[in-house]
Amino acid sequence: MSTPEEKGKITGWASNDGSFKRQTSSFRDVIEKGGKFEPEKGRYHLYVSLACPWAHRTLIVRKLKGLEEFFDVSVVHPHMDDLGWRFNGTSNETFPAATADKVYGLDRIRDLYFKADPEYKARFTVPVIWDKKNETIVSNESSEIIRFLNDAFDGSLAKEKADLDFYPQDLRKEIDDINSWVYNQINNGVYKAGFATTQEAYENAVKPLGEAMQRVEKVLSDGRDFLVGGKLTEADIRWLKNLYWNYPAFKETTDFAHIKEHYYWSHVQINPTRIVPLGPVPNVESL
Ligand SMILES: N[C@@H](CCC(=O)N[C@@H](CS)C(=O)NCC(=O)O)C(=O)O
Repeated sequence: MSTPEEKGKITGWASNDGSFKRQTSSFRDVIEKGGKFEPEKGRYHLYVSLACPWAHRTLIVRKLKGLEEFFDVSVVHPHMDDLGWRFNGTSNETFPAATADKVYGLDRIRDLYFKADPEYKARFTVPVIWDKKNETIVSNESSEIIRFLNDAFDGSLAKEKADLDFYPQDLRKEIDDINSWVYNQINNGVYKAGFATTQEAYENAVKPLGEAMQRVEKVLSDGRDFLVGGKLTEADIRWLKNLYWNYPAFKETTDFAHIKEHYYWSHVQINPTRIVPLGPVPNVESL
């Protein structure tokens, strides 16, 4: 259960029964031809944390599709406090690979949300894809961002990149099925287990998490590299861990220093001393 001081605070993660509750994302537009947000080179900007697994998906798709030239990225500092994510340079603190806000030089992600909607009342999450033309947020929902990045810019891409389709028509049903249990039990499951504040809430999350890990293990046990269809799809991008070693788009967008620093420093309800462990060296063991 969250303590009275934590209630209503940005760092009070659990609800009264001790279970972690994820908010529904508020900005749900898409970049698409003929739509409100046209796919134009240089018009958009992506805000991420390198510690955030949801934001990580968007970086992977950006790299896989060769979209680096189409929109730039700002990376928040791994320390998150009562006012949420901040950028490098705020309070004179910097961290390798974090950046300033490259569009406006703002101090915090919350400033961006208020720029888009002065009445905004929900959480200030990353990823955010920002429209510099209308000065607003297109989307703050990673699963939808990776869906539209999959084809929005295809008209301007080299054939080799345009042909990459991570959500192909013939595999959609299978991908949707996998996404649904991977989301509930793994992607969000680790938060439900890790941020639980009662034994019961923790066990209710950690058991399905273990079951889902076994399920992934079983699917991959025939030696396949990818979850469905014999090729890389959105299901792998959302699950992602097994591809780390062999795919530059996964490996080069993974930053263990940010991941470790963020989770050990920012979540004082779990680690009140804020001690960030050294190592491991190497970062992760090879397969
Ligand atoms: N549904 C969102 C979730 C994003 C999310 O929860 N991001 C976390 C970091 S991993 C965040 O920014 N949390 C800040 C907060 O909740 O205050 C998505 O998938 O894009």
